[in-house]
Amino acid sequence: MDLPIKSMAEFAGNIGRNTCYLIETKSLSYDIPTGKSTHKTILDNVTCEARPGELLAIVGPSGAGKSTLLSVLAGAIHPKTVSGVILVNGRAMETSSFRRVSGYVTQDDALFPMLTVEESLVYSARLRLGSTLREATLRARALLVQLGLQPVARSRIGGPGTPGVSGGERRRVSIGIELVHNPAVLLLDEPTSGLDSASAHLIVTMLKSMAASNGKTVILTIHQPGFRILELLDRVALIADGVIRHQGPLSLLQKRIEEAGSIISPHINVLEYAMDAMEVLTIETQMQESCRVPYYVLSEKREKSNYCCANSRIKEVLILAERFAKNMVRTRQIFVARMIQSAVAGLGLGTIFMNAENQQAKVGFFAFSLTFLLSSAVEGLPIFLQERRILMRETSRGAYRVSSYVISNSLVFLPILFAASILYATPVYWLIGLRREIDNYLFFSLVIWLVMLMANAFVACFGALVPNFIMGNSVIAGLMGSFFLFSGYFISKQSIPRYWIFMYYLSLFKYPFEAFLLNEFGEKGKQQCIQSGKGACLLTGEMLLRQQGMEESHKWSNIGVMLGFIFVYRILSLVILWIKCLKLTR
Ligand SMILES: Nc1ncnc2c1ncn2[C@@H]1O[C@H](COP(=O)(O)OP(=O)(O)OP(=O)(O)O)[C@@H](O)[C@H]1O
Repeated sequence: MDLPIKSMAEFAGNIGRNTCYLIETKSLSYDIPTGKSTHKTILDNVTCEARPGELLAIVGPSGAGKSTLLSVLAGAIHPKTVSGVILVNGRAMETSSFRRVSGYVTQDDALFPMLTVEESLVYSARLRLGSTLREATLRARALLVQLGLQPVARSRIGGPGTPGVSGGERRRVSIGIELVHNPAVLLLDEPTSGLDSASAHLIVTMLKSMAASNGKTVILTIHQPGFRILELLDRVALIADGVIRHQGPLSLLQKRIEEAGSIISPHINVLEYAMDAMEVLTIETQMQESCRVPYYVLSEKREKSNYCCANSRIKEVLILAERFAKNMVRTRQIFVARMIQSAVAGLGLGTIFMNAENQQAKVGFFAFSLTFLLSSAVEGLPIFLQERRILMRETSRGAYRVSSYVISNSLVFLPILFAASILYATPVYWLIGLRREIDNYLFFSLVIWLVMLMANAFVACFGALVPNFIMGNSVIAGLMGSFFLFSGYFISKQSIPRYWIFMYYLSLFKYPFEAFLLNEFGEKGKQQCIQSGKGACLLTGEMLLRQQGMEESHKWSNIGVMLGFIFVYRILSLVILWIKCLKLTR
């Protein structure tokens, strides 16, 4: 998409000013399978509407279907699985176009804990609007004012185990992120959950004023609104067991209850009463009033000029890389621990294997090094999963972001893992007394770096695939374990059964192990005596390489294979994320 930045910014601004959206659902039903021939009905014949300039609250008891209805409206549930229609300004909703003009704030806040409130909004503006840093900062500052977040602009978001802003402030940041492109429709799942009544009131007041002054269509789900919040709602859709029991203004609800002969005591609010006495409300699907707002229908051209590709590829990669690097560097537990771990392991192993008399110990050291380096990569899994969660949220508008993300992620790890590899390789190499030639030391360091990159790409690939941390951890640990087993170190290639030999070639352990041995015992090292006895050399470097079946191998070909693995795993992670993203955007 080659729209100039200015047009994109104008576009984002125009949505709110010129466009109104009436959203209607007609006989919407949604079932989920519970067995081979059984299913559960979550939404049953839901007919309702949300109007521009108004605040519609979907209210109902827990498990009523509020969040499901909202995610259907947001296009987060595959339309093919839902029956009935959703109309946007009288036309069948086209999910991907609708996503571009709407913001969907889910119940859980998907934010980077290490970024500040202002940074979170600035990055969102840079990525979504393709604006310059200055423009994005201005947009973020305007949002900070609108959301009442100025006092905490420079505070970190925080999260489990990390100090940060309060729950209400975090909710407002999530709303701000979805407001950055000034969407005409805003869908919010429980924006007030877990908040005290003052914070909840503040958020709903803000939403009300956005709807009233900018003509936005605001739909939110809410559990049990208090009296003060009720006053702010223009319309409510009362839902129970997936069925709409009432929709329209609250005054109408009160009238219906009273007409049914019930008396609402003054200390109970009308919604609470209605939720307790749902049976007095006969199910109705007719609209109470006809719509009078003149609706502006999006032209096709305008719909297509979206912010999927607001930035050029290079700019997007750079913004994402900057955000990722900031996040990594500030995630001290992972970043600093990784550096310290590398340096301490390098020094520790160096002193343990120092000047080992039996040269065979060097072979053991190579194997242990690889075990340590490959298995420690799993530490990066939480950060990959966190990134993936936010990426999926951000990418619900197109797969363009996925490839930029994979590139930026790979770029950020290059220098970080380079530093870690030097911290590990330097002390260990010289303390142990491996080959004294500088080119051998450089080759050893290169292998360490590639091992780290390879393990990292492997974790990124499975981090993209698995549903959660527990699964990721066990899959990665299991596969790494099998790589050690099939490396050729514990069981020689000749002893591996034919039907398992593919694992030997897939093992991430095999190639660096071979590279280490060839670097140490190949070329000039062939005559090194590895094991001696009775005054004679029992095992030379050359003999060892022959034993391992490596006499024909070249150390640089292993480097090539390792680069190939890094590339393949990165491409696989790209494809997996792409498929996941396409599932969301279809
Ligand atoms: N993927 C799913 N698998 C099984 N049941 C589901 C699934 N999604 C939703 N449900 C069920 O559908 C019903 C409605 O869920 P939903 O989350 O929409 O309710 P809710 O009104 O938002 O509840 P709450 O206020 O507690 O968040 C619940 O009974 C829930 O258990």
